[in-house]
Amino acid sequence: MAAPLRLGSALALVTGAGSGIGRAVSVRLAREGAAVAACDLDGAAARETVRLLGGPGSEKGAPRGAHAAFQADVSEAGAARRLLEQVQACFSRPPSVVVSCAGITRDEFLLHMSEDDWDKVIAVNLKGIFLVTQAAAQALVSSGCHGSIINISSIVGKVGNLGQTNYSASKAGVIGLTHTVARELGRHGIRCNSVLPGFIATPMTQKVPQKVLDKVTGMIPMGHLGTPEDVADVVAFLASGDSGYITGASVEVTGGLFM
Ligand SMILES: CCCCCCCCCCCCC[C@@H](O)CC(=O)SCCNC(=O)CCNC(=O)[C@H](O)C(C)(C)COP(=O)(O)OP(=O)(O)OC[C@H]1O[C@@H](n2cnc3c(N)ncnc32)[C@H](O)[C@@H]1OP(=O)(O)O
Ligand SMILES: NC(=O)c1ccc[n+]([C@@H]2O[C@H](COP(=O)([O-])OP(=O)(O)OC[C@H]3O[C@@H](n4cnc5c(N)ncnc54)[C@H](O)[C@@H]3O)[C@@H](O)[C@H]2O)c1
Repeated sequence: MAAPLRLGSALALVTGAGSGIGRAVSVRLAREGAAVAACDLDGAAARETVRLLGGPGSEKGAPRGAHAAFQADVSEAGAARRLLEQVQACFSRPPSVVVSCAGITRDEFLLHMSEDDWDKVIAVNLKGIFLVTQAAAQALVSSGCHGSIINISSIVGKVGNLGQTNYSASKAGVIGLTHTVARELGRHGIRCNSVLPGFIATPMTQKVPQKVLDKVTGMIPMGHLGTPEDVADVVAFLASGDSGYITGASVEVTGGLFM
């Protein structure tokens, strides 16, 4: 059954749009009528996502309502600022939906984790969301526009995980950031929520040792990994007016893992 066009007037900025959950989110929001600004560190992957949406992949000059691809490293302050400038120049308005999916892992046990493994994961997964959220919020507040910000955390931000001191800390930080943004921006009509996926079948989880995947899958009450579309369904709800009185929430999409 076709998804309802709940986002017909929305412009959605999706980071990490070149793969996995970000690509599925881009497809789903477009299917519900949104114009999508698909951003990724990998510009070619972002353009491939836009191609899948059926719109021109140019980074400039996309006509209003079409989709467009943007290349940016969200962990770099100037790049995040320029990203929002480029999106507004391309679409003549700030994005009313902002979905931060960009993320990385550098897994290692605490006793052996390098400072660089820590720094890089915190920079992308936490500072990147701070930078994009701040730039988007500044644009929305200065233009008096309402909005919905959705940050992709992880269930391990709630419960931790072996080998992920850096990653679980970054994802716990995303939850705290989301709570504060929700408190500060509610009066501006801007909502901010977190989504906490469990194990989702994407390139990120393909790097997990099979013995670990087998171990964890056996712990999932629904008995299988989730799909990127399972996450995109929840993101579309949080992006739409159907969640109009929800802000500061953390929505778990885990098949019941660690409920
Ligand atoms: C009792 C079971 C507890 C299960 C809790 C796990 C919950 C995980 C939920 C995650 C869902 C969300 C994830 C999402 O946000 C997306 C991602 O982050 S995907 C990446 C997730 N990463 C991991 O889970 C880490 C996986 N582990 C590794 O990559 C490696 O083990 C590494 C940390 C790099 C260390 O490698 P090394 O070669 O040094 O050691 P081994 O791989 O041989 O591991 C040694 C033993 O530890 C066991 N192990 C390792 N990681 C985990 C883990 N996450 N959960 C449970 N057990 C783990 C591994 O099986 C070995 O056990 P054994 O000696 O019995 O073979
Ligand atoms: N797959 C899972 O099981 C799972 C579970 C919980 C949370 N998450 C989170 O969901 C989000 C998406 O993960 P995924 O599984 O789709 O992974 P993925 O690796 O398939 O996609 C991540 C995307 O982010 C992009 N990216 C990485 N660093 C970037 C940067 N600095 N700037 C811009 N883009 C950057 C990558 O190029 C890639 O396209 C991540 O934040 C991840 O932590 C994933």
